[in-house]
Amino acid sequence: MDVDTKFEVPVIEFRSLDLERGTDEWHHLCKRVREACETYGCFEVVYEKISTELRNKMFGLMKDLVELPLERKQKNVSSIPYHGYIGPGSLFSLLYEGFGLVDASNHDSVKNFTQLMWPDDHAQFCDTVYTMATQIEELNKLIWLIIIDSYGLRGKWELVMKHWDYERGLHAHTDKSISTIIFDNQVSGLEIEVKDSQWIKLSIYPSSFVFVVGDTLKAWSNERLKVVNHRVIMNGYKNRLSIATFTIPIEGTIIKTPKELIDEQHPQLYKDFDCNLFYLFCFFHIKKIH
Ligand SMILES: O=C(O)CCC(=O)C(=O)O
Ligand SMILES: [Fe+2]
Repeated sequence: MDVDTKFEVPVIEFRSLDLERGTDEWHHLCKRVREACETYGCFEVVYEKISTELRNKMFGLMKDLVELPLERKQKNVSSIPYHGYIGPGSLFSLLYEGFGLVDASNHDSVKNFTQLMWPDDHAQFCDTVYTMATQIEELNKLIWLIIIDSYGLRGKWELVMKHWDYERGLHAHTDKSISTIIFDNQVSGLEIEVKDSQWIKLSIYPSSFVFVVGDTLKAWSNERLKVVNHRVIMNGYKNRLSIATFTIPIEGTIIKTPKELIDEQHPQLYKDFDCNLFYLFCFFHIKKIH
């Protein structure tokens, strides 16, 4: 499979002067984000508001997490498949190791996770993960608002971010979430599929994040927004650390395509569906891939 290096994922800078809702700059930004999501299903966001210091601190602490004894890491369990600790070889690849942290923008939930991993406490881990999660949540909500405004759907869609995970080293897939924001420690590996079997590797700027449209958002938009197949391919000796924050709505949320997105050229493609039932179905039907 080739990697087409000429193809480039849109890079969109979120400058503070563009972020005032209703201005010409805002509308221009809405247009670019919508085009990127409709064409590629993802884009790179340059967003200086989340500082490089915070990112570096976060990846330093992730190393502490990865280096914990296995018995400790295995304490991170979840009743939902693949939402707790995933050891190397237990999922898709020998290189993959993942930690699920549900509800990371809730301080108590991060504290519980921290105490499980470091019974003697690790306040710096807890505070840094919580700060990062709340800032990512803000960025994610901003992107949703931009998408909503880009379709003229002002005030139509409120979703509460509930869930974030971080994982590493993966087979080709689309995300089930509404959307995902990914960032890494500058060791590249994330690839997206641009045409059948043509993959390109993303090199993300140090202050960028990749916003990826998930299956739920694609369904909500009546397939106006695209999802992109992506994977992680590792070569070389450096460890890649990445954080993927998945957003899913609160329990009981029904995904319903707004009537404004349905017309003769775009007949309704999805029945209304309960998001959590959809996720449960997907997670209980993941096949182990080697
Ligand atoms: O590690 C990455 O860069 C991508 C992670 C990812 O795609 C996922 O966890 O769904
Ligand atoms: Fe993914």
